[in-house]
Amino acid sequence: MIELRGVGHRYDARVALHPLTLTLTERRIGVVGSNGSGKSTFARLLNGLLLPTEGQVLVSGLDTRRQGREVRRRVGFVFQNPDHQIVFPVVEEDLAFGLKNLGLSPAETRARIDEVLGRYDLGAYREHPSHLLSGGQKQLLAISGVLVMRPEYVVFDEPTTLLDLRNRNRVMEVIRELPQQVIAASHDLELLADFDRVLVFESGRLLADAPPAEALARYRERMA
Ligand SMILES: Nc1ncnc2c1ncn2[C@@H]1O[C@H](COP(=O)(O)OP(=O)(O)OP(=O)(O)O)[C@@H](O)[C@H]1O
Repeated sequence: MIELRGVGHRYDARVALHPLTLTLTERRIGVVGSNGSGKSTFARLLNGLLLPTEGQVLVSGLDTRRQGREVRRRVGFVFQNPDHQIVFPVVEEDLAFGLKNLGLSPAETRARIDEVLGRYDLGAYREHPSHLLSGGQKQLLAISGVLVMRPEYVVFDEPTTLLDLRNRNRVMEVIRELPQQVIAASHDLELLADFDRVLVFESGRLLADAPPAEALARYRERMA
């Protein structure tokens, strides 16, 4: 469970998120809103990438401000652009990088890497240069790099925006199948249509917090 207690965020004088209190328990939670409404700010607060300028974010009871490292271990974060996430020149090295800090045996490291490569059809690309993968494969590699860490929660910031239709459908399916609690900020309303709960932001305030049919209808109405 992720809890926000009076959480607000400002960048210098600009308020990006007005204080809000929320408890996130549903398995798949979508976050939608116009450009600049505060979605990315909200997403980044959930794993301590950003610290709130007001209030407290608690992840399984851990405070992102005081227990940042433990929080980041539990909350995986998938960026919109996989090029910002993939740091090593070879696929396997990229996946092994985060695992090094977990103190796993070489056999366990290998098993985890094999598992994600198999699951996302990247097995033939183990020794492939990461930057030569297609956009869709890069997104799957970025997601794999998060999942090998076995996080309890996965936060996505615009996971489908840069993808063609086939890859977008694939990523939608990947998200649908994840056993973890997922929080996804997106402009892709279809992605969020079968989520359990959708938060609609407008100018840094929560405009709606409801099941997708109701929340997305409210959003469409505001955007009309
Ligand atoms: N690093 C920053 N420094 C200053 N202002 C920022 C910074 N990041 C975001 N902002 C401002 O905070 C507000 C919320 O931005 P945020 O990126 O959270 O919105 P968003 O809903 O994710 O937008 P988009 O859909 O365009 O990605 C905007 O007014 C934005 O200009």
